[in-house]
Amino acid sequence: MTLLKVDAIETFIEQYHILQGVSFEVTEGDITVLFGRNGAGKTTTLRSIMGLNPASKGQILFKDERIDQTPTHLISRKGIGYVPEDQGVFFDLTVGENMKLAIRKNDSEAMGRQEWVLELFPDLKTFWYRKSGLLSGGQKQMLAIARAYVNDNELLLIDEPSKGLAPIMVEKVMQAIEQMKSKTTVLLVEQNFFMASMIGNRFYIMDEGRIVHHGQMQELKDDQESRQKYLGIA
Ligand SMILES: Nc1ncnc2c1ncn2[C@@H]1O[C@H](COP(=O)(O)OP(=O)(O)OP(=O)(O)O)[C@@H](O)[C@H]1O
Repeated sequence: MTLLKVDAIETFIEQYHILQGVSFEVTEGDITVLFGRNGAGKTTTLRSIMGLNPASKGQILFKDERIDQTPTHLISRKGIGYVPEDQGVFFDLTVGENMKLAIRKNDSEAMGRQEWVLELFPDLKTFWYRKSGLLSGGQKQMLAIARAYVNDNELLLIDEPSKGLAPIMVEKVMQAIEQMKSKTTVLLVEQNFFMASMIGNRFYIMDEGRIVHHGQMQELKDDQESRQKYLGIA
């Protein structure tokens, strides 16, 4: 089932025409990966879905319902969690306080989800009372993902979780996202092709505000020419 359908969206930031007709679909239960060089428009696409940089043309449908005219807080309440590139973590608060603030509905289900995600990221349990600003980059990333996960979100938009992390941390974060697949659908923006291709089902490649290539992840793994052409990697 198609959970999210982005249909020919165009987004301007000030006078700049950033997204120039972006279309793609996210299937329920999948990890869909959005690749592309720096400045291709990946972050803007996630921000348009969340209504932070609203699209001025085209449509965005979540579970067959239009959300492109909906304010951000209502989009998030419909069940879309967003983990921005800058992580959205409050550095002056402890890990525990950050988690508490993130929870929309403090019920047993949320507690169950919190328990599950703390098993997945035991570092967060260890540093529960520590100020988040003191965590390592990878731990901050884990906290950001955990904050989005504790709510009953059907879709998580995760922006470049590997950015600035040591390889071992990248692997940990990717493995955690893969484990989340059994519980939620993920739209992942990632530059680390090797890692993302291990966990992704489908891919879309963006360039200059457009989707220029898409398919099953296995096809891209087998297609060195496309990887070279669109991503500049062998
Ligand atoms: N506030 C802004 N004002 C003007 N231009 C912007 C603004 N934010 C983004 N852009 C431009 O929009 C384009 C797309 O940026 P975006 O952040 O969506 O790319 P990206 O694919 O996520 O890149 P990266 O991988 O570097 O994060 C870039 O050319 C960028 O310079």
